[in-house]
Amino acid sequence: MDPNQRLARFAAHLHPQKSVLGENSMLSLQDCRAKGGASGFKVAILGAAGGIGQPLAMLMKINPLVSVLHLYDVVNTPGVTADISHMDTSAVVRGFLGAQELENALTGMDLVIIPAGVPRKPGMTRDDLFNINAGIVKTLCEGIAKSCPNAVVNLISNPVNSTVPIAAEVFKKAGTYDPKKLLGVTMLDVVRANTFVAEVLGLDPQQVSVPVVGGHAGVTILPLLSQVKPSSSFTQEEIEYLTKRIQDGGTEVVQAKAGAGSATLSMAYAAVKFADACLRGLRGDAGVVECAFVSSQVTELPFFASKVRLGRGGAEEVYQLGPLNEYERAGLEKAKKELSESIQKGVSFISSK
Ligand SMILES: NC(=O)C1=CN([C@@H]2O[C@H](COP(=O)(O)OP(=O)(O)OC[C@H]3O[C@@H](n4cnc5c(N)ncnc54)[C@H](O)[C@@H]3O)[C@@H](O)[C@H]2O)C=CC1
Ligand SMILES: O=C([O-])CC(=O)C(=O)O
Repeated sequence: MDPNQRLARFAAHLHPQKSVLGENSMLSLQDCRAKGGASGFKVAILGAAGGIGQPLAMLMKINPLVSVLHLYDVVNTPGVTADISHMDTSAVVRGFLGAQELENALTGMDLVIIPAGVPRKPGMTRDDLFNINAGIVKTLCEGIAKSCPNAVVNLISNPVNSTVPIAAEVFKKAGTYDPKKLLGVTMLDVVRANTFVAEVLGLDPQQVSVPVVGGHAGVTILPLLSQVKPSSSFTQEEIEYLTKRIQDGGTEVVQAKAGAGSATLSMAYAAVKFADACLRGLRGDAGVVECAFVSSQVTELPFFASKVRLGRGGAEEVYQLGPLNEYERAGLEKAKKELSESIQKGVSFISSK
């Protein structure tokens, strides 16, 4: 479909009131001169109408590095798109609804952010989401392999420890796998760690930086408190309190929401912080470093979260963990055991098909 046809179709989403006003009473979007995409990056959000997707879309619309923002979901994208497109920031917003529009949503994208899938309810683990979310991630990644195989992918859907291996296997099967361009989003663990550590130290969280490594579930979330910046010391009681609070941060929100889902607002904030870092890397900025769950040789496991340097090619460098204390070494062993099983579960989901 040529861009004008696509804009015309999109105008129908944006202006459902057109028929009420009469066909000739409104300048259609098709006639407007703004086309978007002159400079800046093209970003798609898959699962854009969800609890994370909506605030994430809103925050990406404000990001000056974004010139085109595609919002895809299986429900409600016309409304979300109409709403967000009225914000007076430069990114051009387009909505796509349902599987038949996935290809158009993805074509030409530089960055694809995936918060599609079901969230936890109290009493569930992230792994309990596997049966539903594995299939959703598989389908969406097949679409990416077909329509934008060179895009950087930020995968949010849980269980991240398994969905990232699933995505890698899908891309391998399609012959498009670039390990540097597939990043599991663990930024919320870092955001929480910065917040909770700042509370304990009495500092501004914006001045605190805590590396969080391993994965994104329970004991696989391993904050390295010995490497906190600014350099700080903690009592054993503080270390145990902080480690547990960071590991259980997601569950704290799930319980507080009492059946209405999991973290959405702090996650949208974290996702935008991470996506912005990816875009600055793609632009060629030097020294962009964040934690992410990526293909890795830092441990014997094929995937692991640690600090990565983001560049034009995605995660261009994966950093070693640095010196760990005894408490962190013990935590690492526990994390690796659970991670190994979750990674294998993801790989088997595709290889058994
Ligand atoms: N990585 C992380 O740190 C975090 C991950 N999550 C995960 O993010 C996911 C989404 O969470 P919420 O936004 O709260 O859920 P939600 O249920 O509010 O939204 C999910 C959206 O995905 C859409 N969706 C379902 N199947 C789809 C498909 N095949 N294609 C496109 N869209 C589809 C739904 O229609 C819905 O709009 C969950 O799996 C959750 O566990 C949540 C918080 C933090
Ligand atoms: O806990 C959940 O299910 C959602 C999530 O991943 C988080 O908030 O860290």
